[in-house]
Amino acid sequence: MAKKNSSGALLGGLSESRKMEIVGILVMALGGLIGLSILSYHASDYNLIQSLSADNLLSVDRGPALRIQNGLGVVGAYLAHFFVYRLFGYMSLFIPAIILLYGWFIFRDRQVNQLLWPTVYGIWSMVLFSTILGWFNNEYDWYSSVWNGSAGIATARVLQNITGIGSIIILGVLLVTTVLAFMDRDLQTTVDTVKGWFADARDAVSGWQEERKAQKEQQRQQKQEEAAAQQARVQQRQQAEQQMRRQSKPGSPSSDRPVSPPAGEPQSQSIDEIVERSQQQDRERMRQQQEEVQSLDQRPRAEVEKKQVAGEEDDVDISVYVGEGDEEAGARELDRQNKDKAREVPKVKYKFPTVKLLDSPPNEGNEVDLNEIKENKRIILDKLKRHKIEIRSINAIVGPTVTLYELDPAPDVKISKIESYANDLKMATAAKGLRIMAPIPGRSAVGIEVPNGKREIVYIKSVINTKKFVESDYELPLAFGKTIENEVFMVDLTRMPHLLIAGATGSGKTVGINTIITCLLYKCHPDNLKFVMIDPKKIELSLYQKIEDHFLATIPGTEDPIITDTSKAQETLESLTKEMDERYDLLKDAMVRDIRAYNEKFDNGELDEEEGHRHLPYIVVLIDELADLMMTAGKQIEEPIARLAQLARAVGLHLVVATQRPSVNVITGTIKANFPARIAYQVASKVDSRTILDTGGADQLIGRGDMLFTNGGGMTRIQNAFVSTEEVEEITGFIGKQRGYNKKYELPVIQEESASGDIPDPLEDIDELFEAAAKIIVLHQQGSVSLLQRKLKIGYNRAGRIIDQLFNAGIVGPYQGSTARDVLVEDEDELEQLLDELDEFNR
Ligand SMILES: Nc1ncnc2c1ncn2[C@@H]1O[C@H](COP(=O)(O)OP(=O)(O)OP(=O)(O)O)[C@@H](O)[C@H]1O
Repeated sequence: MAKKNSSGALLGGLSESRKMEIVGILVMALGGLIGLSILSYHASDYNLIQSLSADNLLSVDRGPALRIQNGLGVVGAYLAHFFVYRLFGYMSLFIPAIILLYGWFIFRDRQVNQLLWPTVYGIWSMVLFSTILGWFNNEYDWYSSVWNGSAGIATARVLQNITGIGSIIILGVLLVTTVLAFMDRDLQTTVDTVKGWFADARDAVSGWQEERKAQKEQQRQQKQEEAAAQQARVQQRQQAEQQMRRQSKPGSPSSDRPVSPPAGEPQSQSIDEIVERSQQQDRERMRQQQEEVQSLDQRPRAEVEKKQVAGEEDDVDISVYVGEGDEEAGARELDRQNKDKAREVPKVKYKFPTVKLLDSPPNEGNEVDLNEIKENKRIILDKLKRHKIEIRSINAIVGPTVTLYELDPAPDVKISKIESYANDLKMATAAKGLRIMAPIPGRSAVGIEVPNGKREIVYIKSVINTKKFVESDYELPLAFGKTIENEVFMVDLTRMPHLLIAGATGSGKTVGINTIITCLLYKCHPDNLKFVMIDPKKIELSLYQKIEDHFLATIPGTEDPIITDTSKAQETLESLTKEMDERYDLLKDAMVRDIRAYNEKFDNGELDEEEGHRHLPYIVVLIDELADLMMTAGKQIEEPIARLAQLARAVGLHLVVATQRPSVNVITGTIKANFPARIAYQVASKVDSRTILDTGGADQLIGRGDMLFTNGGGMTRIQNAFVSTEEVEEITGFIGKQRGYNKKYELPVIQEESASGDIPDPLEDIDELFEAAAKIIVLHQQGSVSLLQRKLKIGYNRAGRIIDQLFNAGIVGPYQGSTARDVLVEDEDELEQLLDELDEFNR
């Protein structure tokens, strides 16, 4: 009993992982032994064991047993006879191979269910190869049957009996398909690919039917909606008229149901509160982001693979590191995820662009030129030695564009001294862009970045098809490219929350903007994202015209969805500020703090569409060439940009503004203050670099997507991923040929009057809902257009017109941007008096 307990305790004392390791080793041993017995198969062994008796085995003098040649003795002879002779000859080796694989997976504590397909594939190959060999053995008797075994011969014969000479064609086709499947490297990928073919075919067949069904359904819904809206309008009007009649009767109760707030309605927050909280949130997020960026500068070296270079004549060690890069995602993982995402939005049938539309990077890998590294090391050390600066060791981190030499100076060396020899070093290395960091942030080392002789193009596919990108849960993920450690550099636009980009002509801005759009198109459903594209240069963004019906937002009546004209750009920016105000009103009404919470509430059916609530997509405003706009419209452009940049983040509006002229009259103080996240491509001078980054460095970049990113904290050098015009065309073509939304996303119309003060005379053309509107405004003590829209169920334009009439009648104060207008009338009695006076005046 005691013994039993102690053994139980012995096993119980082992951790779960150790137990799995033991099981894994046992399974691998089993596979190894079966493999050994098959490999050492001898036909004569079986005859020998037939003649053995138990006495032979148990006697000290084993005699005939000793003559068994199988590596696993008698047991091996039996096993080998079974696997080689009876089953599939040497092809049976697939079986121990599969057992070994299972053992390995158990040992490494990996999911064994991943081995389902390799097992099926292995067994299938075993049968196929032994049948093919059996076929040739049957026909020509070329070799011994140990290659195919009795089972291989038998299956080949059966096939020959059934299909005659055609059997070899069938076997040939099966062989080619099996080899092709194997060439996909990873069996999972093969299975995915085959599954993908079937899924695509199925989709193509059902797509047409579904589309027609959806079309009919949409038409039906539209008709129903129109009828309901019409009915609601009639009812509303009747109610308003009744109300007015009741109100005009003396002594009628002042609380009329349609306009009074429902009993117990919680006090909603003011817009100022929302704005303040959103700004506070911004500050907090910015702090976190800065910490993240700073922590990027302090990543552990473990992520890079070390390659030691032998020491030369000098005694300074150099270690060369190359980043391993991010793990690639499964072949169709992103497509699969996107398919599910598209299914979640049934109101429009949408297919995300597939990964195969993107060019595959050539299989060259990141070549490291050790000679170049040694040469640069020699030059750097020579120069520093001449200035009596002693270096103890060097690390070289090889990135796609540049190599970072991290120098560890002797303790008595003043680090700032090294920086003063920058020009000397530049001349010595003859490098076009050499950037010195003294010290590297967060380390006591000095960094010298020297461009690689041969630079690597970072293909967009190698960034998008990574687990990091595919599995990210960012709302608006931007994977710009790769860092020096070959890591995909990713940020969430919603957390930045706006982005300023500058760089000289040809430095890679447009490719950068295309990278941003591509990342978003691969992760965001058109229901959740709209772009406003402003392109005064008229060519850069024209490629995106094709995605107009899905992704572009414009003001009503705009012919060209890509805005190229300055006055239209100004109008659109004004309209966006209006959209922002409206969204704040909706958020306030829903009593939520940001668009995410709002959409969640709306999607859960907690907000009433009848009251103007709607699903709010993120809006990304892209401006390619701010300079052109600023030169022609100056303040009129700067003001709405600054306002949007200050306030729009909580309501899902994000700006990406690019310019090739980073001068202070384009990137003004106001704009700069509101864009903490900035990207600098190569610029002409240190002054330009300072304008965009507040420090030098961008003037040392080497163009073609070489960039620096800062979010107010650290600074990261990134090689921007390359996306070609052809790839953009493929993606936009893929999206553009799908049926879009029936109605495009429209931004609110700007009424000149609101801004200019050119308001119609209150005594002319008074709206029939004027009095009802006045009562609503006075009761709620809130002069907001969206309140009227919701309560009176009228459009934005009409509500805006009524508000202007109320302003002229002295009931509300002037326009105040994102804050509701002040209400100048205190209560209903005062309002009655005022309305009477107006009536008299009208008569
Ligand atoms: N990330 C990149 N990788 C490789 N090559 C790039 C990359 N980005 C840009 N290039 C190369 O540089 C050229 C110029 O890039 P791009 O058109 O984006 O510059 P730009 O800054 O927009 O110039 P402009 O302001 O004149 O429009 C591209 O045609 C391409 O050949």
